[in-house]
Amino acid sequence: MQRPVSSLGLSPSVKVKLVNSGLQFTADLLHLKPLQLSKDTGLSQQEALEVLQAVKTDGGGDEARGGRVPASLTALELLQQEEEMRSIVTFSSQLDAALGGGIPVGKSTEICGVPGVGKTQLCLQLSVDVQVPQSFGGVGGQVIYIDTEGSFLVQRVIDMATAAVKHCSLLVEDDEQRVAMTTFTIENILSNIFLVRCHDYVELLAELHLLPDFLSDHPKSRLLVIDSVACLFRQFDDLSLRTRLLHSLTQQLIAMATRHHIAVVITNQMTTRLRGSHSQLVPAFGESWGHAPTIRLLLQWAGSRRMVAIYKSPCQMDATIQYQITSEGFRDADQPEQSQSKRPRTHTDQ
Ligand SMILES: Nc1ncnc2c1ncn2[C@@H]1O[C@H](COP(=O)(O)OP(=O)(O)OP(=O)(O)O)[C@@H](O)[C@H]1O
Repeated sequence: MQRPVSSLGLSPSVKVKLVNSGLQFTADLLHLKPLQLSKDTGLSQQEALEVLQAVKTDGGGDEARGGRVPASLTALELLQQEEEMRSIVTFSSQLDAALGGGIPVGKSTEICGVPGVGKTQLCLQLSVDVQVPQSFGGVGGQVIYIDTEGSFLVQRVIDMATAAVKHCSLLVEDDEQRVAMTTFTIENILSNIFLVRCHDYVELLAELHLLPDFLSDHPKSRLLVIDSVACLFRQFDDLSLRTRLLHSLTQQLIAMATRHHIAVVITNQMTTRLRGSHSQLVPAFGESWGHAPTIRLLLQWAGSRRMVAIYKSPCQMDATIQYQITSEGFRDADQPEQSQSKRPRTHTDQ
């Protein structure tokens, strides 16, 4: 069992430094040497020694050696973990195909793009998509939605949920799906989205600090959205502090994605990079931040068409797909609205 470092008998300032460095659990500290811990966290060597001593006394070391926290995985456990880590199938078959099945659970995905291109729309859509019942090929999960810009629109979620419920109801073929539809309702979709409003990065870090406990209490959580990370970190004058905070944030998110089997989806803005006399629009926060997410999507305009470019993915690189935002949500560009289509695409059509 993992114990949060917050439960150790340490001073609050030491705990904050540990958490801000992405070290949230005693298991994260087990294999660290005092010097390394001091370097990674900014703690003095004496404080680092005290931390490691506290972990040992707490039983963390015994857990690792005694087998309560496995130091390694068997191949069978790995297979089981991979089976649990399914993808969130979206209502855009082309995006799913390009991503090898959808937005992966257990990994982080960054959605970049200029204002108004559709980043929030895609996040809202994913918040509905992740709830599609398993009998329809979905994940049937809950959502934690961190809204930093006040752009979460409940009416828009209702529109998307209405379309999703209608879509699934037209596909019902057996009793399992019939039963699933009794709980796949607009009301339940809304009550499965836990919305948090964060106004600055301190609130965000505090929220992320509390999140592991929330995720343990809500084991059906499969999606964490942060829309957007850009506005919280843009105003920093101290770029080195910003880099450190962003580094710590990415470490926490990656750890959370794998430990709690959730898809982490973050939105980011674009910024102008000057190269000689040329300027180029690139995702904000530089290249080291860009290495962190497993998948990086760039939503962009090509004239009046909306395109999503896959910047980074384990499956396919440099793919570009055209999409549209309709009254029903985020869709393939050539997909007719439900009211006009004869047979909706099933969530198992891959
Ligand atoms: N009901 C709807 N029907 C059709 N299109 C819609 C609907 N609601 C929103 N849109 C489209 O979505 C766009 C806004 O997208 P969104 O808010 O996701 O942008 P964003 O990339 O998150 O922008 P920002 O960075 O400013 O937050 C609108 O310009 C509009 O074109």
